[in-house]
Parts: sequence; C-alpha cells; structure tokens
Amino acid sequence: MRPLDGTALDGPALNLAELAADARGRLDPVHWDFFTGGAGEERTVRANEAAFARRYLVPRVLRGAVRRDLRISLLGTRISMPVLIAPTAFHRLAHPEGELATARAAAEAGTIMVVSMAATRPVEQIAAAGGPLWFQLYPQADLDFTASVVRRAEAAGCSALVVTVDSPVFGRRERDLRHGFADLPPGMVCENMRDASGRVRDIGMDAGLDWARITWLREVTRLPILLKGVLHPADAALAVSYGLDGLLVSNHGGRQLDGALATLDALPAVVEAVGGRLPVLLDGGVRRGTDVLVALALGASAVLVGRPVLWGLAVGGAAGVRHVLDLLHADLDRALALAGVTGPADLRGDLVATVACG
Ligand SMILES: Cc1cc2nc3c(=O)[nH]c(=O)nc-3n(C[C@H](O)[C@H](O)[C@H](O)COP(=O)(O)O)c2cc1C
Ligand SMILES: CC(C)CC(=O)C(=O)O
Repeated sequence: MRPLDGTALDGPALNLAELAADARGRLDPVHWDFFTGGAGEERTVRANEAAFARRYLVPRVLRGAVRRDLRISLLGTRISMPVLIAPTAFHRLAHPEGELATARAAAEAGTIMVVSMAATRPVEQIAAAGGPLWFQLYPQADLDFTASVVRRAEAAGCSALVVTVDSPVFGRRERDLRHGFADLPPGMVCENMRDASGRVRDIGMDAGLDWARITWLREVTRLPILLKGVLHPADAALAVSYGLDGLLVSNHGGRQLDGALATLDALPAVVEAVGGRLPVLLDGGVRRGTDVLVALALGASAVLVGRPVLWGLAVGGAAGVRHVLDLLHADLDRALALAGVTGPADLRGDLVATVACG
C-alpha cells in the first residue's frame, strides 16, 4: 500500500488503504500502533505487502468468463469467496461491539470468521451471529484448561480449530513498548480465558509447545485442526504426517519473528511439500482482489485478512467490516474477469510472473 496521509475522506473508502487512513484518524494512537505494528524493525510487516507488489499478472484473453463463481468449500463449509477473517485480538479496542460486530458482518457476507482466543467477547455470543466460525487457540501449558477452552469452542458451534504455532514466546513489539501498552483497559478482558470459577487467565505463550502437544490435541477434539504460522516446507510435510487437516502459511502479520519470510514467498514450497493432501491457506498483506488471485494461483486454497478488518471495525462497526469484505469480493470478481478466469478452481501459476523489484 501507498504511505498513508490520514486525510479525511468524503465518501466510503474506495480501497483498504483509504480505509486505513480513516481508521487511523478515529483510533487512539496507542491502539492504532497495536493494530498496525509488528515486531522489531517491522521488516516482515513490510515484506508481506512487498511480496505481492513483486507479482504481476499474465492474463488470458477471449475466454468468455461471463459467469464467475467465487464460492469455495473449505473443510466442509461452503463460503461466498476464498477470503476469511483472520483471528485478531481485542476487537473492542476498535469498536464498542467488538467481535459481535465482526461476526455479524462475516455472517452477512457468507464467510468464515476465525475467533481469536484473545477475543473481548465470549465465543458463545459471537456464535449468535449465526455465521460459520473457526476458533483460534494458543495451546496453554495447563492442559486441562486448554481442553476446556476447546470444549467451549465446540459447544459454541465452531467447526474447526486453528492452532497458532508461531508464538512460542511473544514477539517484541517496540511500538507497544514505547507506549507502555501491555493490557486491556478496565472493563475489557479476554472472555475466552475464563476458567470454571469465572477467573480470567492471562494468555501464556508456551515455549515448550511441540508436535507431541499436537498429537494430544488431536485426541482432545474431533474438530478439524489447522496449524497457523507454518513457513518451512519441512514443517508442512510433518503436518501432513501428523494428520492435520489444514495449514495456514502465516508469519502472524510480522508480529512475531521479524525477518521471517513473506508469506507469499513461503507459499510455493509449502504447497509443493503438501502435494495437495491438505488445504493450504495464507495470510499477511492481502489488500486487493489481485492479491487474492495471486495467492490462489500460487496454490493457496483461500486467504485471510487481519488488519483491514480492524480498520473497518474502527470506521463503521459491522457495516465497516462488511465494507472490507464487499470491497474484496468485488475486486476479486473484477480481477478474475480481467484475467479471463471463471473462479478459484481455474487459477494456475502461469497467470503470475515474479519480477525482482516492484
Ligand atoms: C492486532 C492484531 C491482533 C492479532 N491477534 C492474533 C491472535 O489473537 N491470534 C493469532 O493467531 N493471530 C493474531 N494476529 C495475526 C493474524 O491472525 C494474521 O496472521 C495477520 O494479521 C495477517 O496479516 P494482515 O494483518 O497483514 O492481514 C493478530 C494480528 C493483528 C494485526
Ligand atoms: C493478545 C495477543 C496474544 C494477540 C496476538 O496474537 C497479537 O497481538 O498478535
């Protein structure tokens, strides 16, 4: 995206960069920095978007792509487009309704919301919106508590578990350190971290997390399990052998290991290692319909968006998130038509060329 100047807009945002500028003007600067920032020098934050800027399209012509169909099925759920909502923490910092508004927008748009373990609304209330939900889990060192959170997600109707594996420790986010931002304001908590006694636990990052814990989780639930935060093809191959149901190529939006490879650059090797045995999803830097097209052409089954959803939420609550999803849907549809493609299943790597610099 172009640098943002924060200029006020006269009408609804035409793209996600404009929406970001609008959100910036409305958010507390500390919260804007929490949402927008990343770890260290934020090299990986920038790299995610830059990787898309290095890809160019080689469209086909005269293909008569009149009827385009953006719908896909993922792990048994039919959704309106190959774009999902990534799990992000603390939606009430962006809008008083928080995750309830996000969930309504996702349900209306017909796509999956991945509920963060760090949501500021309980998963049961988020599920009341009626749309398809997956639940993101940071496995906690306390196994009984971890199992109880999984049970809660199951009972609320979540249809898959997204296990974040890129966070054995917390990334060092210098914007937050500078502001002294470490905690939610009074009156907001991570509602999915309540234990049986009603006490809200802190989310712990567990440096001891290993494949044995994945095997344990596999026994705790019958829900499909996706691993979130895989970049290395060897880990992708291991995920297949451990019986996982899906992979999310992610570097946590550049918020964990700064200097980690851009997700789009990591995608082809992961796709090759998986060899079609699991769906491979991608997040990080997806801001345009053409980005979705490129990721799918390079082998992703779908993509997720993180920060743009928070910008939409800050600007207009559920309507703002809906605007984000509608922009991406319309933009992807137009990009498919212009590339001579009728839908996600038609996308192949030959539509994408990589150049050395943007
Ligand atoms: C403010 C914020 C909070 C996040 N919280 C979580 C979280 O609770 N769990 C998680 O697995 N990932 C979390 N992520 C990472 C996102 O799921 C996703 O990987 C990333 O935002 C994708 O990149 P994008 O923001 O460029 O679309 C968070 C990201 C942001 C920006
Ligand atoms: C509360 C945090 C653990 C949420 C997170 O994953 C993030 O901020 O990137």
